[in-house]
Amino acid sequence: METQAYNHLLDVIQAIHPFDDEAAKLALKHSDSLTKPPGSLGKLEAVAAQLAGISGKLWPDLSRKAVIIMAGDHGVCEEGISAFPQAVTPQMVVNFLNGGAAVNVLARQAGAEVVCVDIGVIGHIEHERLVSRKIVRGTANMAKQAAMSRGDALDAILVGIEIVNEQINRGSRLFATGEMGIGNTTASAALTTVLTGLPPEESVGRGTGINEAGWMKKVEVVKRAIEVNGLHAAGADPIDVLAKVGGAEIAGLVGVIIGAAASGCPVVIDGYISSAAALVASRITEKTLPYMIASHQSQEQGHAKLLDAIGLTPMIQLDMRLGEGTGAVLAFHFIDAALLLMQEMATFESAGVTKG
Ligand SMILES: Cc1cc2ncn([C@H]3O[C@H](COP(=O)(O)O)[C@@H](O)[C@H]3O)c2cc1C
Ligand SMILES: O=C(O)c1cccnc1
Repeated sequence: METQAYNHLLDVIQAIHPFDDEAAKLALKHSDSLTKPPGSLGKLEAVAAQLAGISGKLWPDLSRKAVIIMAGDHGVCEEGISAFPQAVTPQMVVNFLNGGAAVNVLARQAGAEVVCVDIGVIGHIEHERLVSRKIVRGTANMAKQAAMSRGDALDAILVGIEIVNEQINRGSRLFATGEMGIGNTTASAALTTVLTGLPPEESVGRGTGINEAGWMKKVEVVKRAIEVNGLHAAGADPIDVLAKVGGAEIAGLVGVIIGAAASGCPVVIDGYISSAAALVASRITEKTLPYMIASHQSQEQGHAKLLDAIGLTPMIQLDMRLGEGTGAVLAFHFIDAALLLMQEMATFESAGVTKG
């Protein structure tokens, strides 16, 4: 079964097209012909070129968008590493489904679909809009044992691929990663430390708002999880690391990223947890990297260095530290703006403006 799942993943990876450098160059050339000093639209020009390189078109139609929120619980919560109780995970899932969370407000404003997936919540959630693809009933406590089996991690990745494909079949072409899972900044810090070598003192942040003593305990828990799971060796297998110190929702997002790339769709990465998923995806295959757009730099300690290690530059900085996909959905506006500028601006020639 595990081999079958892995082979399926390899097939999906095989389908990822390389970035179209020619199309990106053409987009930059077009951008330089528009009535502005070259490069003056900064990251908007860079993202427009990236979107051209992804799609092979000067300005792809990305009007249909979706944020995919993966939800899962974390056994490591029993170590007391979050400011909030684990029960908040299913409660927030219901809030997403009823349209009351921050990400719902922002998605409505951005004209994006919200897809909420139970991929690893402990309890049963009954709701007509919930996408139920439970792989685990919460992870095990990574400070004592592996959070998941390798098979579960692979299955969760495949769920992410399936979900993104379903949304592509319904017409979405631009994706945002979102997540909900009390305790998941601890898992994200552990993934960051193991896969980038950043010390826990730098990868562990305050998450939902723990105090200094809570932070020190969280650092110790991450160190213990790495020790218990024997994850010191450099060049570790990213799927193995994901299984041992990750989470089902993080694995699901790894699948969303790989699946979007395989279908030629850009995927906007949210905050610290989503970036940990992006790190794992990029370590599974570098081919995913050109499809990723980093939305914002979270306040979570370690996020800037994590993005840097992946090789991503965030578009915006709003001092947010929420997750859910909120920063990524906000970045949709800037992506829309970049595409509109490419399409609607006059050229020096058409407007009769003298070039420098
Ligand atoms: C009400 C509420 C809504 C949230 N929405 C996202 N998160 C965020 O906080 C959690 C990670 O922080 P930690 O690792 O400290 O538990 C994740 O669920 C993340 O999405 C929330 C947290 C809370 C409390
Ligand atoms: O950056 C994030 O995504 C984040 C930070 C703190 C808490 N929850 C999410």
